[in-house]
Amino acid sequence: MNFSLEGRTYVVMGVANKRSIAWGIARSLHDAGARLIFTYANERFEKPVRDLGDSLEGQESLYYECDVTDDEAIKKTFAEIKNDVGTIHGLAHCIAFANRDELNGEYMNVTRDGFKLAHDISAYSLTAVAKEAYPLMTEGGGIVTLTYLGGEKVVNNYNVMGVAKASLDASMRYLANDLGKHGIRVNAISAGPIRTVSAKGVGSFNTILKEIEERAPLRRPVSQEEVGDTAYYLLSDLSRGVTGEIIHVDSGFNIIG
Ligand SMILES: CCCCCCc1ccc(Oc2ccc(Oc3cccc(O)n3)cc2)c(O)c1
Repeated sequence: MNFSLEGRTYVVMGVANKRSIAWGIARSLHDAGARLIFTYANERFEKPVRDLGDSLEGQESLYYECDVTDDEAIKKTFAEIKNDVGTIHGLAHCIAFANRDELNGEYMNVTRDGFKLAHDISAYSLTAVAKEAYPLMTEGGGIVTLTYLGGEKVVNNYNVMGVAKASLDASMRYLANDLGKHGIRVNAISAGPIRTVSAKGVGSFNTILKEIEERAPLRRPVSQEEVGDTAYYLLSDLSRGVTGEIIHVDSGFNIIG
């Protein structure tokens, strides 16, 4: 069995800059031989994403705008991808958002609108994207999303994003159930804290990083590359028997009381 991704095309959604977890995933897939398609939220991200994607040696990457809060935009993006490349072999969904003033202090300060926004972007968008992407996966495929421990247990300050991640995790399982018959697997990576532009929005991030170094079994934080390599595993035939699963790439922190 060959575990290379040569001859395969994957969509990576959510690269913001070189510290993004999505960029770590893109590099692992590229190094395994994949051709990459990048989507970005709006024109503000186009240049940084193109500059990163074009820095990858070898086959040309492709780039499309995709605002995941707009169903027509998602339809249009995947219609363009279908027109330009035809078949894709998988997708990495690395998109989330919540109002930063609802990512610290008490959870119950969350507003109805803030709750809806966090769930729309951080949870529903996986389902909205999977609906448009799965018909392009004519040879089967894999979908990976990013989640966090705060969706399984209370992590102070993570608040409404934790509630949205719980919804994302359950959505991932229901999508795995729907898409298994099409040979498409759906899984999540629960990444430990990594210093990204998104992480800056979460209160007490530095405290959690220090706790990882003191209490996680591996006594160190994980890197974008380590998450990227687990995404490669989940999107390759190495994980052909795995779907609906959450793999913790977090130095083992989730097993500690
Ligand atoms: C207290 C928990 C510390 C560890 C948090 C690890 C983590 C880091 C980043 C994560 O991704 C996001 C993505 C968007 C997000 O919402 C933001 C980010 C920046 C500004 C803003 O207005 N909202 C918050 C976290 C994430 O889901 C989880």
